[in-house]
Amino acid sequence: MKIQGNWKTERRLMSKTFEMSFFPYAIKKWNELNDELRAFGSLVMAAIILVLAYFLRSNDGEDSSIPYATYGSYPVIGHLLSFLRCRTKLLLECGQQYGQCFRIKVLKQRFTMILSYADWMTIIRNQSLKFDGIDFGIKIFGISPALLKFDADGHRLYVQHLKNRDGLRPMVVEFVRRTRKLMKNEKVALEKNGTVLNWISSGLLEFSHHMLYQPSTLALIGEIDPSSLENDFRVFDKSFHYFIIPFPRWVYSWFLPRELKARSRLNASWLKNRDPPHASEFHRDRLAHLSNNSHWLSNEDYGGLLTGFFWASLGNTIPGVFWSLFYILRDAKALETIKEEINTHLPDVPLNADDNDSLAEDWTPEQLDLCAYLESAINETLRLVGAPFMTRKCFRETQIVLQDGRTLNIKPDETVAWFGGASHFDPNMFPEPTTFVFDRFLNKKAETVPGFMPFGGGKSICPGRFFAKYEIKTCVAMLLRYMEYKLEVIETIPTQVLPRIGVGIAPPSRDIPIMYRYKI
Ligand code: HEM
Repeated sequence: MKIQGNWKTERRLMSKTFEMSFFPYAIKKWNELNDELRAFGSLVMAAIILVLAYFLRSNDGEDSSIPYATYGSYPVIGHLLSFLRCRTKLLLECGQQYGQCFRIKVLKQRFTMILSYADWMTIIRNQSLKFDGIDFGIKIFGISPALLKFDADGHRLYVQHLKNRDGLRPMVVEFVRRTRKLMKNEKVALEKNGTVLNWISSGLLEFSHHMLYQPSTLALIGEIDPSSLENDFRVFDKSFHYFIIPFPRWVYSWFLPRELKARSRLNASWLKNRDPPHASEFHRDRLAHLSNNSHWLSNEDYGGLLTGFFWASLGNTIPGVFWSLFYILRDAKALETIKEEINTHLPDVPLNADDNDSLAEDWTPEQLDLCAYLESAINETLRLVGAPFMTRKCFRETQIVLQDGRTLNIKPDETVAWFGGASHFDPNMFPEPTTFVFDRFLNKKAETVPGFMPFGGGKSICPGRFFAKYEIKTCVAMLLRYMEYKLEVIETIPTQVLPRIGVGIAPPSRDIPIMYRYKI
């Protein structure tokens, strides 16, 4: 007995030692592999999971008046692969097979999908279904559930500064000033070294990043050093879409260690400079609000909240600038009309070295508002590329009568979701839905156009939507006003980064070469 006991203990110890040394070793080795080997390894693992999964059948769809979509679904992982591969294709194909309401599953997370805009309006008006943003916050930015309490006050500040015209005005003016300053400095430097007439080669997406990243960050957050965060922003942003998938934690540590480190560095950076000079009033109030709550708010939550806002302010707007430029520049009629409008309404303040930047309030929100064709073209672009996947969580048993007469029974904790792409491409709402019609939204209040929801809707609608549109307008107008450019003839529209569709505006899967130089 004694001997056997010792042997058992020894075996337990050996196995424990093996676990303790093997797993950290394996993870370390995994992280040292290059991207190709890691991709191959991931594929092998995915294949093993699928083979295992084949033997485990799921019972989805039983006892439900709303069908479970078997299209694109695999046992155990549900629609994970199809969801990552191309959300638009999956949801629109399911819509054709199962109607405007069906169920899908991504790993353990179940969604009751609503494709009808009218049904979604009923959902977002129902008090039993609420936006559960904190779920995303925990996963994506590493914040804790305690922040639920904080959220309500945060919304008050959104309304005061980002939705209210008087609150918004100084931020827009500052953004225009910062953008102009960036361009002026660049032009002056080129003049100094005698290369101002040379063409600068870039990609249109890279150019959009360049025009927006620094001016937007400085205008909103104040004088931090945006370039010190730029690489981490890019790394985190590139894989952002994986963070909204309900993967278990270890998946992120194994497969996205670089992104996790970038996120940690971003989170930590806000703690070093808690009161940046020249921050927008919105950001100052937000920081004050955070400090007032510092007795219970951890450093991780503080950092996570600020990274969340930082990403939200740039992650969709940079692709928004790209796609707006892309669609406007390749449409001769749109381009001509918008150029004329810009020349009429936006004063031509030259980019000269001797300008006094602090006096410049050259393009005001009121002047930008007069550019109605540009506004319409941007809305039309957002219709084509903005397809948010919005969710509401059910808090008490609810019944919804759908437009097609079916009754949807929703249980507590169930998640109902809507996909913007479904109505943005509905020909009954937007005739010729795949065509860029630059004046489609002319003199229409975008917020009231049925089915148009690139910024989400209801209480959780994007609070930065007005600022974002002023930013996009400014970038397009600055290029047309102050630069010459050469763009290759773009016959085919680049696809969007497919797994990113649904997060807001997915960037293109490849950049488009552009050459530009400053007008003299
Ligand atoms: C074209 C650019 C943008 C697009 C397409 C966009 C889209 C969205 C969407 C779809 C949501 C989620 C809405 C929902 O689930 O109902 C959202 C949330 C949010 N956006 Fe934007 N956004 C953009 C620009 C901005 C900018 C410039 C800012 C900041 C100035 C911003 C700040 C936020 C914040 C803070 C949230 C979270 C709101 C909450 O806590 O409920 N966004 N955005």
